[in-house]
Amino acid sequence: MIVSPVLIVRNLCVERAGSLTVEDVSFELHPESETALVGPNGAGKTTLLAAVLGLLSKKSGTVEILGQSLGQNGSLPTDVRTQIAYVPQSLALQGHFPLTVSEFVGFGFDSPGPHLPWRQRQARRAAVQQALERTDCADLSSRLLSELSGGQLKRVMLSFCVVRPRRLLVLDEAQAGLDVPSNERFQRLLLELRKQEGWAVLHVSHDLDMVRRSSDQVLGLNRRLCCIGTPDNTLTPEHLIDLYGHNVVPYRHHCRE
Ligand SMILES: Nc1ncnc2c1ncn2[C@@H]1O[C@H](COP(=O)(O)OP(=O)(O)OP(=O)(O)O)[C@@H](O)[C@H]1O
Repeated sequence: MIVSPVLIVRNLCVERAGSLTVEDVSFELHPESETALVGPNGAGKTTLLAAVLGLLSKKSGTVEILGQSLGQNGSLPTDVRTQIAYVPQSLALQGHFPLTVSEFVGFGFDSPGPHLPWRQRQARRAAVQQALERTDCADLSSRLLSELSGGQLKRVMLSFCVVRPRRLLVLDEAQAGLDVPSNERFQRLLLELRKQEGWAVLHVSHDLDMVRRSSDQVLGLNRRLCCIGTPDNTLTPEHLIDLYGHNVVPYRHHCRE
């Protein structure tokens, strides 16, 4: 059976402040796969994600998500857009912003409104509860979003992603700042949900050891794609020197059987 790619990017070029920040990038994402976008600071990783999501205009090239082309102004049909979830580098939460975890996760299900039919409110409540349980966040449901720790907030972001069916998940350094156990817990949860949901995951990461262990595909970006392929084929000394300009040796994690 031939399975269509979830995302097809062809010859994408993006400019920022008049200079070419992403140049001639092409790749595909397939269902139930994890692709890591790696590269040095300022390489254009966040810019590439923003252009793929239609949050930033592209200079040239094409982006196709679930068979629909991204318009020049970043537009996509609503039924495609609702199948994409984006976890940004950080959430700018001011002070005690009065939004609870369950209200926030509810936004991922549908747009709230004062006159929603009773059935729809019931369906949303059930979906939120289930999403919180699946991501080990049930005990956080009535907490304020602004009062969560970094690790809790990352898990709540996964609740937001899983509260309705999605096909494409885009994460920008979702694991940054997590301690080792929280990082492992997040990665385990992401893998479990990806398999259950059939998500295609595209994530930016600086953790080359985690990338080696968990990714199916690696994109090495430094304005252009320096390498693309499996972790074994891309995280080689030669490619890493090409990418980072000096010798970076990712730690190899050995699991005891
Ligand atoms: N809002 C902006 N306006 C103009 N230039 C920007 C803007 N944001 C980023 N840039 C520039 O675009 C280039 C790529 O930045 P980008 O944030 O995409 O890199 P990155 O690979 O995600 O970096 P990091 O690993 O540090 O997060 C950099 O030269 C940066 O200075």
